[in-house]
Amino acid sequence: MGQSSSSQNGKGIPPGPWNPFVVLGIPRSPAEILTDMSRYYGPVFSFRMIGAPLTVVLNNYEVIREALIDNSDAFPTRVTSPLRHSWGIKGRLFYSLGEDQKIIRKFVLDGLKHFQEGILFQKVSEEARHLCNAFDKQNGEGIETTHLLTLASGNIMSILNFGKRYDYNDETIIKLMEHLDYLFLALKPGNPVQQFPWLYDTFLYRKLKESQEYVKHFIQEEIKSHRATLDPANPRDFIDMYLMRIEGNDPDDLFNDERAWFTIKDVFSASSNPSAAALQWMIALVCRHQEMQEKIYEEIQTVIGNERLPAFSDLQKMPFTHAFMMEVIRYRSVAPFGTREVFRDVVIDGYNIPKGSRVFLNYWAAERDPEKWDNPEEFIPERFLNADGTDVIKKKFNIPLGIGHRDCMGQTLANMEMFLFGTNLIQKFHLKFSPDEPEPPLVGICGTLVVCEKFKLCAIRR
Ligand code: HEM
Repeated sequence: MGQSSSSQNGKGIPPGPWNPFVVLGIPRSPAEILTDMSRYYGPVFSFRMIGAPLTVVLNNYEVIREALIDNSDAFPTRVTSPLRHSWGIKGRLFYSLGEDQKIIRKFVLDGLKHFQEGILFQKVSEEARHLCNAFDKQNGEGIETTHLLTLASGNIMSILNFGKRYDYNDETIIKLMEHLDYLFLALKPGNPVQQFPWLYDTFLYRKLKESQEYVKHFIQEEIKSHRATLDPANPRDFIDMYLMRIEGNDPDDLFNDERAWFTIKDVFSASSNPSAAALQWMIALVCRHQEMQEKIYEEIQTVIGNERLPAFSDLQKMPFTHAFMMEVIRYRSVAPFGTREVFRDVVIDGYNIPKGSRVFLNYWAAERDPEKWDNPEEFIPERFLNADGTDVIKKKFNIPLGIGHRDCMGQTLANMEMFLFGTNLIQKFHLKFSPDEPEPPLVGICGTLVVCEKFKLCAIRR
């Protein structure tokens, strides 16, 4: 069953199936397949696909940590591809290397901090109110939530990047989010166009090209209009901050006109799609677990009441709500995998991983490792609470947002959105699945993200 793992060094290359079609041919979620395989082969296993380098999958906290923290220099960047190289890697937040990566990451982190401490809290609160109004308009009738939550979270990123929000029926944001969703779906590592970039210009990939061009044009137009109204003393958003970093016209500069749109796109898409997916799971899970929704409502009553609006600082005084949010992201880790290229021969858990391999960081498996979590397949917020339920417990092996020098930069913002959208809604409405349709299975649909199945809910005024 397993491929040979003999070698002069340690335990040799990691074990794994000899036939890659065992991995490819099963019509199940890749997160589930790889996690089941790790139960059979152990926390480090590998497989080969025709024409691709060795793929190694790391499946628990210890081995992911050994790679990303103890050997971070061996895993400096995400998996790229000939297609991504043909588009340009330099200056990309996701793929740049070495000093460039440090500079661009610091630029984004500083920007986030600046806006989080400034306008963002107020803007997320305002957006939560727009969302409540949209729910209210349905008068307790079934609402399809995916659309609304995607646009609400897209608006937060639009405010951060473009300085404005859109109405939920504005075609501009609807189209932008649709194209970004499609790019997320289509640009998976296994898509042949990644290896054979010439396919991109054929009719087979017309939709991919159309989406990429749409997003590029959209962001470039925003950049143009920002440039015309830029006031360096008062940067409005990320685009303004980027424009202020451009020093000249040298195409080799890290910050330049040509690649500005790519950085903005990286920030926008890294954040809006996972946040929308996490919000969707949170709302689905409060509908599924009515008794937990009532506990959250009780905390709202005790800490906030009905008269004032929730503030992000309330989160510290609401341990059950906080634990519920943490369990949402553990139970359905919306970003199930990270990827890395291997830049030098390295040994992980005693196995040799040769330079040139690819690594999948299986966060999904780490979040349901039976050695770390009791009943990992069950939704139990109390696992993040101390014995008397008064304090949240952080666990170092809980890594749904990744670890190391390419981990998620949006933890605070993601928490802010989940907390403010969730508490504003539950303060005003009792949320339940629409009785006119079967309840969604809440298993998830796994692509680059694990998204919740679509469902309708009824929001009944409290
Ligand atoms: C609950 C929602 C979110 C989840 C579950 C999530 C998860 C993740 C994960 C797992 C990674 C690292 C993947 C890897 O190891 O390669 C990542 C990267 C990233 N996330 Fe998030 N994310 C969320 C929301 C956000 C938000 C709101 C932002 C806001 C800006 C954001 C910004 C980023 C960025 C910029 C990166 C890339 C960092 C880099 O390459 O240096 N994320 N996210």
